[in-house]
Amino acid sequence: MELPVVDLSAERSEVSKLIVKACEEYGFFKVVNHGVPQDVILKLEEQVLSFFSLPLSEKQRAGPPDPLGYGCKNIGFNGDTGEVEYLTLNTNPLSIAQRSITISNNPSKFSSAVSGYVQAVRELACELLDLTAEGLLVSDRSLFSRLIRDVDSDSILRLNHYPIQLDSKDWDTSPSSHANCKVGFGAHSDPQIFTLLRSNDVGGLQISIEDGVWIPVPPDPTAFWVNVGDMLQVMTNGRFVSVRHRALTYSRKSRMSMAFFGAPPLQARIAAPPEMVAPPNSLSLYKPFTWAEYKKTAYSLRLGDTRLDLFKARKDD
Ligand SMILES: C=C1C[C@]23C[C@@]1(O)CC[C@H]2[C@@]12CC[C@H](O)[C@@](C)(C(=O)O1)[C@H]2[C@@H]3C(=O)O
Ligand SMILES: O=C(O)CCC(=O)C(=O)O
Ligand SMILES: [Fe+2]
Repeated sequence: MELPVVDLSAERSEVSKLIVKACEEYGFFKVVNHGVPQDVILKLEEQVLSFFSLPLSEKQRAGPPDPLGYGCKNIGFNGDTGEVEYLTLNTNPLSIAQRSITISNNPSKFSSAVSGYVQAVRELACELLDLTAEGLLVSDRSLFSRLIRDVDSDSILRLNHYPIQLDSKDWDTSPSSHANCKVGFGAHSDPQIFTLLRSNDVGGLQISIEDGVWIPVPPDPTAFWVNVGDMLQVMTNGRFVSVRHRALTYSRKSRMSMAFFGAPPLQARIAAPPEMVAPPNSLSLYKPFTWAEYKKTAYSLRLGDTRLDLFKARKDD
Protein backbone atom coordinates (compact mmCIF):
# COMPACT_ATOMS: atom_id res chain seq x y z
CA MET A 1 0.00 0.00 0.00
CA GLU A 2 1.26 3.48 -0.95
CA LEU A 3 1.24 5.79 2.04
CA PRO A 4 0.68 9.50 1.31
CA VAL A 5 3.73 11.69 0.71
CA VAL A 6 3.62 15.47 0.99
CA ASP A 7 6.39 17.30 -0.84
CA LEU A 8 6.74 20.72 0.75
CA SER A 9 8.54 22.11 -2.31
CA ALA A 10 5.36 21.70 -4.39
CA GLU A 11 2.79 24.43 -5.05
CA ARG A 12 1.14 25.65 -1.81
CA SER A 13 -2.52 25.08 -2.75
CA GLU A 14 -1.67 21.56 -3.98
CA VAL A 15 0.17 20.82 -0.75
CA SER A 16 -2.72 21.97 1.43
CA LYS A 17 -5.21 19.82 -0.52
CA LEU A 18 -2.91 16.82 -0.29
CA ILE A 19 -2.50 17.21 3.48
CA VAL A 20 -6.25 17.31 4.00
CA LYS A 21 -6.77 14.24 1.79
CA ALA A 22 -4.02 12.32 3.63
CA CYS A 23 -5.43 13.28 7.03
CA GLU A 24 -8.93 12.24 5.99
CA GLU A 25 -7.84 8.90 4.58
CA TYR A 26 -5.01 7.90 6.92
CA GLY A 27 -4.59 10.47 9.71
CA PHE A 28 -0.96 10.09 8.68
CA PHE A 29 1.48 11.25 6.01
CA LYS A 30 5.14 11.49 5.15
CA VAL A 31 6.81 14.88 4.61
CA VAL A 32 9.75 15.31 2.25
CA ASN A 33 11.69 18.48 1.44
CA HIS A 34 10.71 19.59 4.92
CA GLY A 35 13.43 22.21 5.33
CA VAL A 36 14.69 21.07 8.75
CA PRO A 37 18.48 21.46 8.40
CA GLN A 38 20.44 18.21 8.38
CA ASP A 39 22.98 19.52 10.91
CA VAL A 40 20.17 20.23 13.40
CA ILE A 41 19.00 16.62 13.07
CA LEU A 42 22.53 15.18 13.28
CA LYS A 43 23.36 17.26 16.33
CA LEU A 44 20.40 15.82 18.23
CA GLU A 45 21.00 12.29 16.92
CA GLU A 46 24.55 12.40 18.25
CA GLN A 47 23.35 13.44 21.72
CA VAL A 48 20.57 10.85 21.75
CA LEU A 49 22.96 8.07 20.77
CA SER A 50 25.43 9.00 23.45
CA PHE A 51 22.65 9.26 26.08
CA PHE A 52 21.24 5.79 25.30
CA SER A 53 24.79 4.34 25.27
CA LEU A 54 25.32 5.35 28.93
CA PRO A 55 25.19 2.66 31.62
CA LEU A 56 21.65 2.17 32.98
CA SER A 57 22.53 3.69 36.36
CA GLU A 58 23.59 6.95 34.67
CA LYS A 59 20.48 7.09 32.46
CA GLN A 60 18.35 6.54 35.54
CA ARG A 61 19.61 9.86 36.92
CA ALA A 62 17.13 11.40 34.43
CA GLY A 63 14.25 9.24 35.69
CA PRO A 64 11.80 7.94 36.70
CA PRO A 65 9.38 9.34 34.09
CA ASP A 66 6.97 11.54 36.05
CA PRO A 67 5.91 11.51 33.08
CA LEU A 68 8.90 13.58 31.91
CA GLY A 69 12.32 11.93 32.23
CA TYR A 70 13.96 8.59 31.50
CA GLY A 71 11.94 5.39 31.45
CA CYS A 72 12.66 1.81 30.51
CA LYS A 73 10.10 -0.85 29.52
CA ASN A 74 7.29 0.72 31.57
CA ILE A 75 5.14 3.14 29.59
CA GLY A 76 2.86 5.49 31.52
CA PHE A 77 1.45 4.79 34.98
CA ASN A 78 -1.01 2.04 34.21
CA GLY A 79 0.93 -1.15 33.58
CA ASP A 80 1.81 -0.80 29.86
CA THR A 81 5.16 -2.25 28.93
CA GLY A 82 7.29 -2.58 25.80
CA GLU A 83 10.80 -3.27 24.55
CA VAL A 84 11.69 0.40 24.65
CA GLU A 85 13.66 2.92 26.67
CA TYR A 86 12.90 6.58 26.29
CA LEU A 87 13.55 10.12 27.40
CA THR A 88 10.64 12.55 27.48
CA LEU A 89 11.25 16.30 27.71
CA ASN A 90 9.11 19.41 27.90
CA THR A 91 9.99 21.65 24.93
CA ASN A 92 10.24 24.87 26.91
CA PRO A 93 13.90 26.10 26.58
CA LEU A 94 14.21 26.70 30.33
CA SER A 95 12.93 23.26 31.18
CA ILE A 96 15.30 21.71 28.59
CA ALA A 97 18.27 23.55 30.14
CA GLN A 98 17.31 22.43 33.67
CA ARG A 99 16.71 18.79 32.70
CA SER A 100 19.96 18.62 30.73
CA ILE A 101 21.93 18.85 33.98
CA THR A 102 20.81 15.36 35.06
CA ILE A 103 20.88 13.95 31.51
CA SER A 104 24.28 14.81 30.14
CA ASN A 105 27.88 15.32 31.21
CA ASN A 106 27.88 18.27 28.81
CA PRO A 107 24.52 19.90 29.66
CA SER A 108 24.97 22.98 27.47
CA LYS A 109 25.76 20.85 24.38
CA PHE A 110 22.77 18.59 25.07
CA SER A 111 20.49 21.53 25.77
CA SER A 112 21.53 23.36 22.60
CA ALA A 113 21.03 20.24 20.44
CA VAL A 114 17.52 19.66 21.87
CA SER A 115 16.47 23.32 21.71
CA GLY A 116 17.73 23.68 18.13
CA TYR A 117 15.79 20.61 17.03
CA VAL A 118 12.63 21.63 18.89
CA GLN A 119 12.70 25.10 17.36
CA ALA A 120 13.07 23.77 13.79
CA VAL A 121 10.49 21.01 14.18
CA ARG A 122 7.98 23.27 15.93
CA GLU A 123 8.30 25.63 12.95
CA LEU A 124 7.64 22.73 10.57
CA ALA A 125 4.63 21.61 12.63
CA CYS A 126 3.21 25.16 12.53
CA GLU A 127 3.72 25.41 8.77
CA LEU A 128 1.93 22.07 8.27
CA LEU A 129 -0.92 23.17 10.54
CA ASP A 130 -1.33 26.45 8.61
CA LEU A 131 -1.48 24.45 5.39
CA THR A 132 -4.04 22.15 7.00
CA ALA A 133 -6.22 25.11 8.00
CA GLU A 134 -5.96 26.47 4.43
CA GLY A 135 -6.95 23.12 2.96
CA LEU A 136 -9.92 22.93 5.32
CA LEU A 137 -10.94 26.51 4.42
CA VAL A 138 -10.79 27.57 8.05
CA SER A 139 -10.78 31.38 7.90
CA ASP A 140 -8.33 31.85 10.80
CA ARG A 141 -5.31 30.20 9.14
CA SER A 142 -3.22 30.19 12.31
CA LEU A 143 -5.96 28.77 14.54
CA PHE A 144 -4.18 25.43 15.03
CA SER A 145 -0.54 26.58 14.85
CA ARG A 146 -1.12 29.33 17.45
CA LEU A 147 -1.65 26.67 20.09
CA ILE A 148 1.79 25.19 19.43
CA ARG A 149 3.57 28.52 19.03
CA ASP A 150 2.22 29.75 22.39
CA VAL A 151 4.99 30.18 25.00
CA ASP A 152 2.91 28.04 27.34
CA SER A 153 2.44 25.26 24.78
CA ASP A 154 2.59 21.84 26.48
CA SER A 155 4.43 20.30 23.51
CA ILE A 156 6.88 17.51 24.34
CA LEU A 157 9.80 15.75 22.75
CA ARG A 158 10.16 12.01 23.18
CA LEU A 159 13.31 10.12 22.27
CA ASN A 160 12.74 6.38 21.91
CA HIS A 161 15.32 3.62 21.69
CA TYR A 162 14.28 0.08 20.84
CA PRO A 163 17.36 -1.98 21.72
CA ILE A 164 18.61 -5.01 19.80
CA GLN A 165 16.89 -8.11 21.16
CA LEU A 166 19.65 -10.40 22.36
CA ASP A 167 17.49 -13.50 21.78
CA SER A 168 16.85 -12.52 18.14
CA LYS A 169 19.35 -14.79 16.37
CA ASP A 170 16.64 -16.81 14.61
CA TRP A 171 14.52 -13.87 13.64
CA ASP A 172 13.37 -13.27 10.13
CA THR A 173 14.46 -9.68 9.44
CA SER A 174 12.55 -9.11 6.21
CA PRO A 175 10.22 -6.12 6.62
CA SER A 176 7.15 -8.13 5.62
CA SER A 177 7.68 -10.80 8.24
CA HIS A 178 6.60 -10.35 11.83
CA ALA A 179 7.88 -13.76 12.91
CA ASN A 180 9.09 -13.49 16.51
CA CYS A 181 8.64 -9.74 16.62
CA LYS A 182 8.06 -8.07 19.96
CA VAL A 183 6.04 -5.03 20.81
CA GLY A 184 8.29 -2.02 21.32
CA PHE A 185 5.51 0.53 21.79
CA GLY A 186 1.94 -0.80 21.90
CA ALA A 187 -1.00 0.39 19.79
CA HIS A 188 -2.26 3.87 20.62
CA SER A 189 -3.19 7.24 19.22
CA ASP A 190 -1.27 10.35 20.29
CA PRO A 191 -3.39 12.64 22.49
CA GLN A 192 -1.93 15.93 21.16
CA ILE A 193 -2.58 17.89 17.90
CA PHE A 194 0.13 16.78 15.45
CA THR A 195 3.11 14.48 16.05
CA LEU A 196 6.22 14.91 13.90
CA LEU A 197 8.21 11.70 14.00
CA ARG A 198 11.50 10.73 12.46
CA SER A 199 13.66 7.67 12.96
CA ASN A 200 16.94 6.10 11.95
CA ASP A 201 16.96 3.65 9.03
CA VAL A 202 15.40 0.83 11.04
CA GLY A 203 11.73 -0.07 10.50
CA GLY A 204 9.15 -1.10 13.06
CA LEU A 205 6.51 1.64 12.93
CA GLN A 206 3.09 0.47 11.77
CA ILE A 207 -0.22 2.27 11.35
CA SER A 208 -3.74 0.87 11.37
CA ILE A 209 -6.54 2.34 9.30
CA GLU A 210 -8.80 -0.65 9.79
CA ASP A 211 -9.26 -2.72 12.95
CA GLY A 212 -6.61 -5.42 13.17
CA VAL A 213 -4.89 -4.53 9.87
CA TRP A 214 -1.39 -3.14 10.35
CA ILE A 215 0.49 -1.32 7.58
CA PRO A 216 4.30 -1.23 7.97
CA VAL A 217 5.83 2.20 7.47
CA PRO A 218 9.14 1.87 5.57
CA PRO A 219 11.91 3.73 7.41
CA ASP A 220 13.24 6.91 5.83
CA PRO A 221 15.67 8.95 7.94
CA THR A 222 15.43 11.88 5.52
CA ALA A 223 11.70 12.36 6.10
CA PHE A 224 9.25 13.23 8.84
CA TRP A 225 6.04 11.32 9.52
CA VAL A 226 3.02 13.18 10.77
CA ASN A 227 0.37 11.64 13.02
CA VAL A 228 -3.00 13.31 13.45
CA GLY A 229 -3.54 13.42 17.22
CA ASP A 230 -6.75 13.33 19.26
CA MET A 231 -6.92 17.14 19.59
CA LEU A 232 -6.94 17.64 15.82
CA GLN A 233 -9.72 15.05 15.58
CA VAL A 234 -11.76 17.23 17.97
CA MET A 235 -10.87 20.52 16.21
CA THR A 236 -11.90 19.08 12.85
CA ASN A 237 -15.08 17.75 14.45
CA GLY A 238 -14.17 14.18 13.50
CA ARG A 239 -13.33 14.92 9.85
CA PHE A 240 -9.81 13.73 10.64
CA VAL A 241 -9.36 10.71 12.90
CA SER A 242 -6.25 10.32 15.05
CA VAL A 243 -4.12 7.50 13.69
CA ARG A 244 -3.59 4.29 15.64
CA HIS A 245 0.02 3.22 15.47
CA ARG A 246 2.56 0.99 17.18
CA ALA A 247 6.26 0.15 16.95
CA LEU A 248 7.53 -3.43 16.71
CA THR A 249 11.11 -4.61 17.20
CA TYR A 250 11.65 -7.16 14.47
CA SER A 251 15.11 -6.13 13.52
CA ARG A 252 18.58 -7.02 14.67
CA LYS A 253 19.46 -3.34 14.45
CA SER A 254 18.32 -0.99 17.15
CA ARG A 255 15.68 1.56 16.26
CA MET A 256 15.85 5.15 17.38
CA SER A 257 12.97 7.57 16.98
CA MET A 258 12.38 11.22 17.87
CA ALA A 259 8.81 12.41 18.28
CA PHE A 260 7.71 16.01 18.69
CA PHE A 261 4.16 16.12 20.08
CA GLY A 262 2.63 19.51 19.28
CA ALA A 263 0.22 20.33 22.11
CA PRO A 264 -1.84 23.32 23.27
CA PRO A 265 -1.21 25.23 26.51
CA LEU A 266 -2.77 23.35 29.47
CA GLN A 267 -5.56 25.91 29.94
CA ALA A 268 -6.46 26.21 26.22
CA ARG A 269 -10.08 25.35 25.43
CA ILE A 270 -10.35 22.80 22.66
CA ALA A 271 -13.29 23.05 20.30
CA ALA A 272 -13.97 22.84 16.57
CA PRO A 273 -14.15 26.24 14.77
CA PRO A 274 -17.50 27.25 13.21
CA GLU A 275 -16.36 26.12 9.73
CA MET A 276 -16.00 22.57 11.04
CA VAL A 277 -19.50 22.44 12.51
CA ALA A 278 -21.25 23.94 9.50
CA PRO A 279 -24.19 22.23 7.75
CA PRO A 280 -24.91 19.44 6.95
CA ASN A 281 -23.40 18.26 10.28
CA SER A 282 -24.15 21.37 12.32
CA LEU A 283 -23.54 19.60 15.62
CA SER A 284 -20.31 19.54 17.51
CA LEU A 285 -19.37 15.90 18.17
CA TYR A 286 -17.40 16.77 21.31
CA LYS A 287 -18.13 18.90 24.33
CA PRO A 288 -15.69 21.77 24.96
CA PHE A 289 -12.85 20.96 27.37
CA THR A 290 -9.35 22.14 28.20
CA TRP A 291 -6.17 20.33 27.15
CA ALA A 292 -5.41 19.89 30.88
CA GLU A 293 -8.71 18.03 31.36
CA TYR A 294 -8.09 15.81 28.36
CA LYS A 295 -4.47 15.12 29.24
CA LYS A 296 -5.40 14.16 32.81
CA THR A 297 -7.93 11.65 31.51
CA ALA A 298 -5.58 10.27 28.83
CA TYR A 299 -2.76 9.78 31.33
CA SER A 300 -5.11 8.00 33.77
CA LEU A 301 -5.91 5.38 31.10
CA ARG A 302 -4.02 2.58 29.35
CA LEU A 303 -2.00 3.23 26.21
CA GLY A 304 -4.48 1.62 23.81
CA ASP A 305 -7.69 2.90 25.42
CA THR A 306 -10.13 4.97 23.37
CA ARG A 307 -10.34 8.21 25.29
CA LEU A 308 -12.24 10.56 23.01
CA ASP A 309 -15.53 8.74 23.58
CA LEU A 310 -15.50 10.15 27.11
CA PHE A 311 -15.63 13.66 25.64
CA LYS A 312 -18.49 13.12 23.18
CA ALA A 313 -21.32 15.65 23.35
CA ARG A 314 -24.69 14.32 24.42
CA LYS A 315 -27.87 15.58 22.74
CA ASP A 316 -28.75 17.74 25.79
CA ASP A 317 -25.22 19.30 26.11
C1 LIG B 1 0.02 4.73 28.95
C2 LIG B 1 0.24 6.00 28.68
C3 LIG B 1 1.56 6.53 28.18
C4 LIG B 1 1.15 7.90 27.64
C5 LIG B 1 0.19 8.32 28.73
C6 LIG B 1 -0.73 7.12 28.79
O1 LIG B 1 -1.49 7.03 29.99
C7 LIG B 1 -1.67 7.17 27.56
C8 LIG B 1 -1.04 8.00 26.41
C9 LIG B 1 0.46 7.74 26.25
C10 LIG B 1 1.15 8.73 25.32
C11 LIG B 1 1.22 8.28 23.85
C12 LIG B 1 1.90 9.38 23.03
C13 LIG B 1 3.18 9.93 23.70
O2 LIG B 1 4.22 8.97 23.55
C14 LIG B 1 2.93 10.20 25.20
C15 LIG B 1 4.14 10.91 25.83
C16 LIG B 1 1.66 10.95 25.37
O3 LIG B 1 1.49 12.14 25.47
O4 LIG B 1 0.62 10.06 25.45
C17 LIG B 1 2.54 8.90 25.89
C18 LIG B 1 2.28 8.92 27.40
C19 LIG B 1 3.54 8.61 28.22
O5 LIG B 1 4.39 7.82 27.80
O6 LIG B 1 3.60 9.14 29.35
O1 LIG C 1 9.00 4.91 17.73
C1 LIG C 1 8.06 5.05 16.98
O2 LIG C 1 8.16 4.94 15.75
C2 LIG C 1 6.69 5.40 17.53
C3 LIG C 1 6.76 6.13 18.84
C4 LIG C 1 5.42 6.59 19.31
O3 LIG C 1 4.40 6.23 18.80
C5 LIG C 1 5.36 7.52 20.46
O4 LIG C 1 6.43 7.87 21.01
O5 LIG C 1 4.23 7.94 20.80
FE1 LIG D 1 2.72 7.58 19.32
